[in-house]
Amino acid sequence: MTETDIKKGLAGVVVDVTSISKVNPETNSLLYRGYPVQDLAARCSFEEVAYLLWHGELPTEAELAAQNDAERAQRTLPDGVVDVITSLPTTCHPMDVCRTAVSVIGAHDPAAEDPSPEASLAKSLRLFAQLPAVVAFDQRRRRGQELVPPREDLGYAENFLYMTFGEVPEKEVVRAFEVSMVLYAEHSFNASTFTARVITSTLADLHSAVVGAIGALKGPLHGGANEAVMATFDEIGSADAAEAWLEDALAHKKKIMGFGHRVYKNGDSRVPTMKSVLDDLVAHYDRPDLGELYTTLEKAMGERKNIKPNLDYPAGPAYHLMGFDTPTFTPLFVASRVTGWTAHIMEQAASNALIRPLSEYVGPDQREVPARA
Ligand SMILES: CC(=O)SCCNC(=O)CCNC(=O)[C@H](O)C(C)(C)COP(=O)(O)OP(=O)(O)OC[C@H]1O[C@@H](n2cnc3c(N)ncnc32)[C@H](O)[C@@H]1OP(=O)(O)O
Ligand SMILES: O=C([O-])CC(=O)C(=O)O
Repeated sequence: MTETDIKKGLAGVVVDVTSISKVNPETNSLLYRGYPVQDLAARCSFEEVAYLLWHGELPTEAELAAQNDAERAQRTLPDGVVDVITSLPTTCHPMDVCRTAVSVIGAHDPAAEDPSPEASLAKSLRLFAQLPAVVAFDQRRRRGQELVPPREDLGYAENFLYMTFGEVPEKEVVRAFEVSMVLYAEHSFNASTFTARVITSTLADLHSAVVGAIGALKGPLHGGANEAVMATFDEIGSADAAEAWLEDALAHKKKIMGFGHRVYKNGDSRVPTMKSVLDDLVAHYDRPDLGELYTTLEKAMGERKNIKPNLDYPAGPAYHLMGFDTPTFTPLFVASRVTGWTAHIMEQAASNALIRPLSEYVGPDQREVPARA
């Protein structure tokens, strides 16, 4: 093996099989368990998609009702989790709160150390049920607002928005949010999912794997890009400043957040669906200025670098229009992706091999430790 044989960043390396999702850059498609993601986004609730990712099939009415009952009954955060979140400084990033909250939820979980498939599924559902309360409560406390307890009469998306804003917004907004949750749910061996699988491969517990995945998602080259897109929009200000801003950023060798992808080189399969949701929100909130800035930067980036947007590009401004604070955007990604992560954790556990690659040593040759005085 020489250094030239090494695939830096594991680019192009196939490390295992999965039956959870298929990312196909040639056909620009993404399938969850065989179903095109844009069809799932159009026809299914996020709860149905979660069931599909975990079980491999869409639920029957009775199966969905049973999952919904269990999810709705577990939405309230244990007091110990609320206390820990409350004790964290509001200067820390909301992703730190998410990471810490999952760790504390794990510490409170009676089945934390039970690796059986039944217990893993139950823990996955509990995290799915409780992460919205974590994300919503954290945004509220930073605004000096009280915690809003969950409502069992509302679906996942409605309840998430209700706990965040204290009221259920209009149907279009709920639907836009739900579509974003479906699109963010799963994407094969991305960095955070791979992290979760590495941790699971040591036979560590499910919560440890999710905590690690949250850490990997935080970075701006991965999930952190959705909030970085909004920071970029704020910095640019308006469409007429976009081209000059881009020239300057590229001249300074900056990465433009929300553009490019390790696997898709010809456009992200999820972008058309999320862009259409963003268009609806732009119309709903009467913010054509944001739509123009989006289009102008996308066009300029295409002309200058021929690099296309990824899902984070439309998702960032969409979450902004819905009323979320920018640092809350990546935690929203966590609340969705926990479904894909836990599906992968269960798949890895069911067919495990310790993940431990090799490295080519390029340090000093063997040498003697000098005598110490
Ligand atoms: C949901 C998600 O996680 S999607 C990804 C979200 N991340 C982002 O949006 C961050 C911005 N994008 C990027 O940094 C990259 O496109 C990545 C990390 C996503 C993919 O990176 P890689 O597959 O390693 O591509 P790589 O970095 O090799 O890029 C190839 C070339 O395109 C350039 N390029 C890629 N993306 C960008 C970008 N966003 N801005 C400017 N240039 C870019 C690189 O500089 C490189 O140019 P070079 O050959 O002249 O050095
Ligand atoms: O697949 C990737 O590398 C990143 C991504 O789009 C995702 O995780 O949704």
